[in-house]
Amino acid sequence: MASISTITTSSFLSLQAISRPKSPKSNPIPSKASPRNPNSNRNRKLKPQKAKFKSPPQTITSTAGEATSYTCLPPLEDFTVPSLNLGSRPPEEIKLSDANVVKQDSDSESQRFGTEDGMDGDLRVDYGRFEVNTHFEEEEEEDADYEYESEEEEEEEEETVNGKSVNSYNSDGFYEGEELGEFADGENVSLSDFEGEEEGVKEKGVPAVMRCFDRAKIYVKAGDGGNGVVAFRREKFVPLGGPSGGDGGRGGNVYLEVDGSINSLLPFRNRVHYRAGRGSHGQGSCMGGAKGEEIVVKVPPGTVVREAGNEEVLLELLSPGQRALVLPGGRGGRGNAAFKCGSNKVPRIAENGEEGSEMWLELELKLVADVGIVGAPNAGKSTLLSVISAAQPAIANYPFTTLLPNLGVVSFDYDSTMVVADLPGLLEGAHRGFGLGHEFLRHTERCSALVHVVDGSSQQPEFEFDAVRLELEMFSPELAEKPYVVAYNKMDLPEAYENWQLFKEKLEARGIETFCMSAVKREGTHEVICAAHKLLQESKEANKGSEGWTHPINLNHVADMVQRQRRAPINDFEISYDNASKTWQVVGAGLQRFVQMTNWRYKDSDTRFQHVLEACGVNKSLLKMGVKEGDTVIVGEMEMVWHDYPQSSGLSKVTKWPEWK
Ligand SMILES: Nc1nc2c(ncn2[C@@H]2O[C@H](COP(=O)(O)OP(=O)(O)OP(=O)(O)O)[C@@H](O)[C@H]2O)c(=O)[nH]1
Ligand SMILES: [Mg+2]
Repeated sequence: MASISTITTSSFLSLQAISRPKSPKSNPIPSKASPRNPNSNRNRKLKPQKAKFKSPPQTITSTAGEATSYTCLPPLEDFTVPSLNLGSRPPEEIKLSDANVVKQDSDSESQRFGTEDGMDGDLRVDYGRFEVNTHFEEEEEEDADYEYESEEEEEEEEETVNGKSVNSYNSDGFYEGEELGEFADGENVSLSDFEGEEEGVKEKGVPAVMRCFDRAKIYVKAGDGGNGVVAFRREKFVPLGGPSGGDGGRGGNVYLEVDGSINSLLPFRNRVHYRAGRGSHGQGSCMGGAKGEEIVVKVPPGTVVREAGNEEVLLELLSPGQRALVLPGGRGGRGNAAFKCGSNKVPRIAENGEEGSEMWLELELKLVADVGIVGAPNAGKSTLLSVISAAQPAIANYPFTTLLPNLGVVSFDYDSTMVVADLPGLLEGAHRGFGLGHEFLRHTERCSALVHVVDGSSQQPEFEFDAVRLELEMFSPELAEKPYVVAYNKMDLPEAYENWQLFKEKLEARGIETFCMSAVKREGTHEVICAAHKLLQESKEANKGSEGWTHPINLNHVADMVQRQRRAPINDFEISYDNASKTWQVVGAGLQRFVQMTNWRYKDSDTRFQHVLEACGVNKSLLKMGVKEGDTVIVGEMEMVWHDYPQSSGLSKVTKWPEWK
């Protein structure tokens, strides 16, 4: 027997045919055998959720003062908002109109508020579907003050909310399989429910069904390559036809594509796993396998993509039509025809198809809006959006009518448009989980300006204003620094009208410019939106110099990165030794891929494997580090035993193998 030092070329690893799970360390690219994601739980089932999402009930009060609840659109004549207590002014009734045009009579024009500079309140934009009719009913003045705030009405509203079953998902978007009792108990939607809670304690938070729409976690897997095959040409009059095993087909790629018609990540609750198809196996007569089916995951514009558990942003998908290759499909294994060479004319070897990479991706939706409307619940944010754009958000007199942000496009006469987002209301303590608004503040991060709507009819408008500003600051100081316009709303109500001067003076003393408006009457909204537009223009001007393509132009860079990791050089490996188990562990992405693609069923695979280990220096390194007869060596998934063989064993006979790729 030759000593270890003299047997370099003849020492080899004898295969034990024991397949081991891949060590997580040795697998920089997630692969099939990598440890299961701790968050996945096969026992959990995604249940169909159809018909469980109902839009919040529209509670509309008739002019007679009686509350009526509708779960669908009421008859046209019933579609009125409550009469408003106008003090000395007559109440107005707002009716649904077929026409998409604003009609304002001269009376309402004369009652315009807060137009010190004499600007015309009519924006001449598409104002949605409300038509203002003024009529005088002096005797109704007393009743006019928000009938829907009466106890009866509140009960009515609660009833319509109660009994609503909501699918529950954990923070990873998995279905919990139970119906939440939160709505039924009235614990999550009502402002008053948070009042009694202790400071600093996040009691129950927001139902997951509302919380997760703009965040999703999905699993994507590229298709595995098809296997190559060993075949030989058998044909009459063609003696020694030679190898004819075809290559396997490439696995399907995984793409992310921006679809302009999607506006939330809700679809990812129904489906979490996206797997591209695997390539077909090769066939005889040198026939290659078909490519695997590609998968295109559609995401809404403004989706930010990260790898799960990693803060680094992989992709920002903004405009519809953008398509990013995220995971390339695995390479098809080569058939034996590819291994034919002068020194091996009858190769009995074929490769397995390369496993497709897999990844857990975290998607986050950040709306692409120019201006964000923020404010306390029930301040009139949605009403403002409905007035300035053609959007038709739900409007009702209870907090958190808006559960998800709404977008509207405001188009000005001079062919200029801006996208405005109406966000759910913000409460004091929102950063501790109260209410909904905080969940959605990230959408304002992309806005260039904010419109802060203050409910003028609230008891302390200034306090409300400060509380919301504080929440903005708590969320992000950068957000709080964005230019904003303060819109003091509900000027048609006497209490708001009375408080306006004081509010204005206080804010102006702090150097904050304020506007007043009555969104419901479309008065003063023009000034507000013009001011916001001006801020937007200014911010665009300011950013002109620094403007650039902030997100990567090459949207396939994620796939390139995955490919780079996967195609790591085979001679790039590390060897570690565990004294207790006398085991050598050879770790390297390239080696691992090689082991995975080696098809051990074929005779020549073993020879080639030994050859590659020799060629890439694994054997040499092991010997250098003192491997001994009988030691266990683990390479990738394979567990082998080291044997010292005499030089004459014949293993060194060199067969030429095609280049590893
Ligand atoms: N009187 C009066 N009522 C208004 C005005 N603007 C809005 N409202 C009413 O205030 C209530 C709340 O309006 P929304 O637009 O739903 O308020 P919001 O800020 O979007 O509320 P959330 O989405 O729940 O945060 C509705 O009943 C509106 O009709 C206004 O200018 N005057
Ligand atoms: Mg709203």
